Amino acid sequence: MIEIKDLSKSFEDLAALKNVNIKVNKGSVYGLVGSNGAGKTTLLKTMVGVYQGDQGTCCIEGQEVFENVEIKAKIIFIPDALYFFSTYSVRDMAKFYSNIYPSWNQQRFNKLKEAFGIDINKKINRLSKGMQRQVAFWLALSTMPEYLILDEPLDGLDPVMRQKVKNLIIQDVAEREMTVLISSHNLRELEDLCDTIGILHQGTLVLEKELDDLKSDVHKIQVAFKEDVPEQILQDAQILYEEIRGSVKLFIIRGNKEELTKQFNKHNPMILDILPLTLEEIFIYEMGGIGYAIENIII
Ligand SMILES: Nc1ncnc2c1ncn2[C@@H]1O[C@H](COP(=O)(O)OP(=O)(O)OP(=O)(O)O)[C@@H](O)[C@H]1O
Repeated sequence: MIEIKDLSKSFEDLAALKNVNIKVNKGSVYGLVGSNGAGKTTLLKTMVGVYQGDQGTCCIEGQEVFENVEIKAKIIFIPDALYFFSTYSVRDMAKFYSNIYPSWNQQRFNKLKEAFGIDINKKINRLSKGMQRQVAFWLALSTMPEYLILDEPLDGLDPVMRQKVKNLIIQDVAEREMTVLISSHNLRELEDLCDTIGILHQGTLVLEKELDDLKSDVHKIQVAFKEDVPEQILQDAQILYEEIRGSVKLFIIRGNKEELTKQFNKHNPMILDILPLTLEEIFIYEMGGIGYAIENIII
């Protein structure tokens, strides 16, 4: 389990993280979103022990990560800007990884060769950006990490490869309870992978929820009545957003679906559609509800 408690980190007079608390359970996939400069990379780098926090704790399996060789051997971090030794081929890099990660699995590496289809004798720095990212995943997954920490992981991969990599991650989570934390601007991508989502805003974690709770909690309702919408519904419901579209009213409402359906049906609507929201829509309305500017958070 990853457990971050009251973590703060500043760069000179800039507070990049302010009292952040996050818990990622074993075998779960946590998605971290936030606008540019929100502190995501700083959080990830502190989590994997590249940075030391100024205050608070950052523990994996109950032990501080910073300068902890034993814990670091269980973690793989794929940063947004990849780094490989300039003269190394894929084969050389695999040898390097096998020397530093006790859990390196050569059989897995050989098997994944089919998935990635890259010549292992090629110098990594001569490969395209997307191919280099494939190599990063290939090496990472061959170490059989217990904790996989990813910063903008799928950027630069083509759609087929994106899906392949997602499937490989899901497979490792399902088969051996790998714990994953992903920072991304792409909520559509996170929706397929994550069970919990956290939003970081100006160094503070402003929202954290399980995806299932988020999805079962908020609904898009299109409704039309002969006359105006009955006042009683408006008083009782927790409305995050409303809009008039001709004779149809659109509401984004928080609440239990069956309960809401019952409430609306009591007043004999001419039209009543209760539609699911995408994760992107949920966050727009949730964040709107608590007063944060959302425009930069989601692409
Ligand atoms: N090494 C550093 N030295 C000084 N300031 C830094 C350093 N790293 C990050 N910062 C500052 O800390 C803040 C958080 O940066 P960080 O890279 O963590 O944000 P982010 O959420 O990952 O942003 P993005 O989505 O743009 O990648 C920013 O204001 C950034 O300028």
